[in-house]
Amino acid sequence: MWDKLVHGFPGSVFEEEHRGECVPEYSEPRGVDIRVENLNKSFGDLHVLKDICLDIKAGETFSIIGPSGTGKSVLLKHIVKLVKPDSGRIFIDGHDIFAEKPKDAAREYRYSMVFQTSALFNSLTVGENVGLWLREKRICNEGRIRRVIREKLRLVGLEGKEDMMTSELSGGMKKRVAIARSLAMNPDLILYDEPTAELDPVTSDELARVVMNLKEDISLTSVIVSHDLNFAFHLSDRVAMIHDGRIIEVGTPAELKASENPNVKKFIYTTTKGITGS
Ligand SMILES: Nc1ncnc2c1ncn2[C@@H]1O[C@H](COP(=O)(O)OP(=O)(O)OP(=O)(O)O)[C@@H](O)[C@H]1O
Repeated sequence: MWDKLVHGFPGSVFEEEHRGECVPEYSEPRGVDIRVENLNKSFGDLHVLKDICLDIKAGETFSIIGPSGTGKSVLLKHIVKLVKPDSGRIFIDGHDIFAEKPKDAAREYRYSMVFQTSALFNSLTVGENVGLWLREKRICNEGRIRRVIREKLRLVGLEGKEDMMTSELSGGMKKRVAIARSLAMNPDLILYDEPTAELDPVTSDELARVVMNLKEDISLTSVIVSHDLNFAFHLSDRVAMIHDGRIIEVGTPAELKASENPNVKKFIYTTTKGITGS
């Protein structure tokens, strides 16, 4: 699992001869733009992604919604190179992420994924979970790591909770620790897979506020896959809806709500009312 959490920053080892507190690559996040061009992916006979095209702007909070099994997570996995497309390309800040890298390539974007399950280590404290990657990869010295942990916990509203055991936390707190752990990587891009799964509506609202507040503090692009329309509409700058492997609508939450596309209307109606529209 750990490998899945630490993409985009391979092989960085803090050497004693570094004069700074951290390796030079551990720079401030920059927020990246993402362009998806004609992406296609099949598993056997199942054509999951069909000619997907998307533009996500740097610094945007962008949600991907749609019925179960329509390819939302598969799309997310392409953006972090966990899955390769059959055809089509993805550009991050203009660089084709599946192309061979030239020797003089600019630094790779850093990304981090917040999983549905939070994927925390229960035997560790909150602070140890947040600082795990920095320590494991020896990115910074110990003093700086402690300050990073404090700062990232403050950003998610968990100031001073370093010493709590992860097993003592509520579901909402676990999600916030998982976000703080992702933020410890200074990601340019953070991806959330069903962040409100298993949370009650009040806790989901709190989480939405946390994610929204991050925008004020950090230059970061956020991509969220969610079934939870209230959550997605509340915090997103724009939303795309996937239906049967195709993007059928992209726009602001207000534009989606006003969409005349029958599949969008039906999805919004059924997910907010819990019953099937005629
Ligand atoms: N590695 C894989 N091998 C075979 N089929 C896969 C693989 N990954 C995903 N699929 C299939 O692709 C389809 C889309 O899956 P995906 O997880 O993207 O759906 P989703 O829209 O995220 O659904 P949900 O909202 O339920 O998570 C599903 O039918 C799934 O079974």
